[in-house]
Amino acid sequence: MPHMQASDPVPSTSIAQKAGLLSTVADASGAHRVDAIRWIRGEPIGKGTYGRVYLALSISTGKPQLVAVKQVDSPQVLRDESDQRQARFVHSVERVSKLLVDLNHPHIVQYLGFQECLGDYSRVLNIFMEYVSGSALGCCLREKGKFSEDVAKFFTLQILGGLRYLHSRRIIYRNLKADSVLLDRDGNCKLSDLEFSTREDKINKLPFTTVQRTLPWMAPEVICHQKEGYCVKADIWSLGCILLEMLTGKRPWYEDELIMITIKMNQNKRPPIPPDVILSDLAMNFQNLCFAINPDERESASHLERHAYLKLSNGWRFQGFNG
Ligand SMILES: Nc1ncnc2c1ncn2[C@@H]1O[C@H](COP(=O)(O)OP(=O)(O)OP(=O)(O)O)[C@@H](O)[C@H]1O
Repeated sequence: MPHMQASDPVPSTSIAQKAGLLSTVADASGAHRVDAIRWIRGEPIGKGTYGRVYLALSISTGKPQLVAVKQVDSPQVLRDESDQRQARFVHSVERVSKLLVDLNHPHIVQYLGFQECLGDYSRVLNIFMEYVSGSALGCCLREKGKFSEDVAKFFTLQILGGLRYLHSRRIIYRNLKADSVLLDRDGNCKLSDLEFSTREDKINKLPFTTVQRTLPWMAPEVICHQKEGYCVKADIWSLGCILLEMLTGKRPWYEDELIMITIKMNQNKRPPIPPDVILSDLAMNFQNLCFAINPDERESASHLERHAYLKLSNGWRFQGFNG
């Protein structure tokens, strides 16, 4: 068992309640009551743009449960750009916290609750999630290079399952990139990092830091029309990018800096296929459906899931990245 220590600082119920950030539990009468989450912090397991992720033991219910906790500083005074960046993230979480805990799908990381805690000098937002015991798909690609075609198809099918679920609720993920897909040891994919997802009818501007991080995977309409004019089909472009990355071992727009990517997108170009990679006709057809410049001509997740290209070889089972 990894090292654990009591969680600090103290949960600030009033703040969290005000922000709607405590987990709500339905009691026998069906009424929703607010519950403080009791937990013990373990070792760090990752670091993102906005916070650190720790392994933790949730002791709120009878049986202790291993969970992941993303801890994000929530600045009270906006002194510099970094404070503003953090504040925008916390605001975004407040906007979608209810939507995230309501999601329930095998290929989406389960959000378990939110808690804002008051320390002596700071406030910290804790985001409790299902723990996924593996690493990010982006990490595996950087370590191992490209995947075998069956592995790429297997992961694509799972990501599409998660997207179909989100899209059926008119939720746009917006932040889909290889680093946002977590893999467990059996090759199960879970979409994580959903704090910037949004309902189609409530699109707001994405923070610059997130756009910078995700830009190579982003659909042209998201970059060109920051506030409106895009829909769930934006995620299908990102999925096409991840598939291309798995088949080639190179990130989308692998030759270009961010500014050049933006210019090329404005010229209606799509991520190039490296010259040493030859894709089958079926693979090309699948890519064309993901990279249609007009989102109305881009295929939906449910149609793509049934595309002939994604049919796995007979009897194939996941046995590692090159199997
Ligand atoms: N639920 C989880 N279970 C296990 N590990 C996780 C979980 N969530 C995140 N991690 C680990 O923590 C790392 C950081 O996650 P985080 O969501 O903060 O940032 P990110 O996805 O790398 O990108 P960004 O910088 O865009 O936020 C991940 O790469 C992953 O290794």
